[in-house]
Amino acid sequence: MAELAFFSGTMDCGKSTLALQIQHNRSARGLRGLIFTRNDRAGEGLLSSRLGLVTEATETDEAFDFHAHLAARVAAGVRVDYVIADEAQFLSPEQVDQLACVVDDLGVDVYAFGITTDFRTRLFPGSQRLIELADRVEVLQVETLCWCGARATHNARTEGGRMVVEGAQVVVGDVGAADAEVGYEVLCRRHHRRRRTAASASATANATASVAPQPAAAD
Ligand SMILES: Nc1ncnc2c1ncn2[C@@H]1O[C@H](COP(=O)(O)OP(=O)(O)O)[C@@H](O)[C@H]1O
Ligand SMILES: Cc1cn([C@H]2C[C@H](O)[C@@H](COP(=O)(O)O)O2)c(=O)[nH]c1=O
Repeated sequence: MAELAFFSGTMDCGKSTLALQIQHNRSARGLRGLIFTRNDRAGEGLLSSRLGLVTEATETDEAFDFHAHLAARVAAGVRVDYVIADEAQFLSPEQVDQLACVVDDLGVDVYAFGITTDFRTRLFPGSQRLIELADRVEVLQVETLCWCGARATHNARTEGGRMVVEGAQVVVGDVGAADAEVGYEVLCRRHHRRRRTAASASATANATASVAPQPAAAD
């Protein structure tokens, strides 16, 4: 039976890599898939992984109808065994419902990949709908780590290096770009709540070290 699976995790946990691996393994066995994405950092119409792999994909927008698109393909005699939808957090709830119809009405497997929560720790509407509808929700096994060493569970946004908790929900960007106008950093919940990024923790540690009493000189 076809299924709707949602693979989720923080930014940088390997979701796009897994999407590319699923695509590779299935196509290697002669299965036919369609790949969709939205707002990939590498550019329009691309699905990219930080490991360096990239593939072409159909760029979707708010008006895109997954069910109509797939139904037209199938009616035209195109074989479609599976669908990959990356950056699925950017889909609307209606588009996630369309993906569920693709599974149930057309018998096509749908594998969706995305982050669950935004920089304010709020669910993206598309991710919320995927959690509500998916046959299975898989949290990726590769742990991303907070600067403190704990498992990272949340995504922080930085502007000019400082963590922010207000702004537009969607701003394309990357981790490891702390000095960028807009960057992201994965944190554990404790440090997300305290707004402690790696840079702010390091600044505090340096300031503390500079005022600490110096050890007495040895005789
Ligand atoms: N230079 C590297 N060497 C080994 N693994 C890397 C390297 N760069 C990135 N990765 C791996 O790639 C993961 C990010 O994969 P990616 O598919 O781009 O993530 P996501 O789509 O979840 O944001 C990292 O968590 C890390 O495991
Ligand atoms: C937390 C958060 C992220 N985004 C954007 C930033 C990236 O372009 C993508 C996530 O991509 P990844 O492959 O999972 O690293 O989402 C956003 O727009 N808003 C947010 O709050």
